[in-house]
Amino acid sequence: MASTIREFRHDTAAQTAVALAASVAARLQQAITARDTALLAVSGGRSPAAVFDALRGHAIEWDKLVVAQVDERWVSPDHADSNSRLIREHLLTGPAAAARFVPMKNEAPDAYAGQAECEAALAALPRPFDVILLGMGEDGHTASLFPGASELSVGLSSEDLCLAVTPPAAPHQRMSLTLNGLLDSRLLVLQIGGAAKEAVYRSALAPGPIEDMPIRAVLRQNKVPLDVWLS
Ligand SMILES: O=C1O[C@H](COP(=O)(O)O)[C@@H](O)[C@H](O)[C@H]1O
Repeated sequence: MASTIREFRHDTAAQTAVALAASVAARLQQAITARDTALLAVSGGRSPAAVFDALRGHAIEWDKLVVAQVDERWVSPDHADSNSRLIREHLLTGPAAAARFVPMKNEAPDAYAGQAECEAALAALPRPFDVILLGMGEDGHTASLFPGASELSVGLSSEDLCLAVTPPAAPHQRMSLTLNGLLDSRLLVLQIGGAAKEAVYRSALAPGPIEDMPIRAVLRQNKVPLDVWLS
């Protein structure tokens, strides 16, 4: 069990997005007040768009915020499946555009060729992350740590911050923070929307192999507090 798992529940995804964004915004501004900078890493996929829309409306000293990625699909930044596109379109607009964005994707032809450059970019960040915003797939993956991926055991054990991954059943090569990278944070935030994902989350809390549901690695660690936002 994680050192602290706190659960927050709202009736709708929209309510969760507003409350979660307010919580993250307060945390980031506190970090800026304390250390003159803050470091946020965000996920992609469908779930975080509404959180990003709410977060960008908060009064944060955006020019002191660094935004990094939890994972990325190795596609061009204007591709519909690009996580950085989602971040640029939903978070980094208006005053929030003053934040410094450090994308995972680089010019390398594939994720494996791009891993060393991505690792160097992550290593140069003012870590630890203040907040990492995680999602979870219905297969129990988080970041791009997929069950059945040949890279999973390395992703769970490597001392590197990132690794290239080929998902067994999802499109595009990925770059993902490793478990080590995910746990280099002051706070982990996990967004769980809908009954199906909540059932997966409850099942992940039960005993069973981490390899079957990589989210378990986050749920079972005892290094970083974890806030779970359910709707
Ligand atoms: O592929 C991904 O999936 C997960 C979950 O995405 P969602 O669309 O079900 O919200 C996401 O957390 C991850 O960043 C993304 O690359």
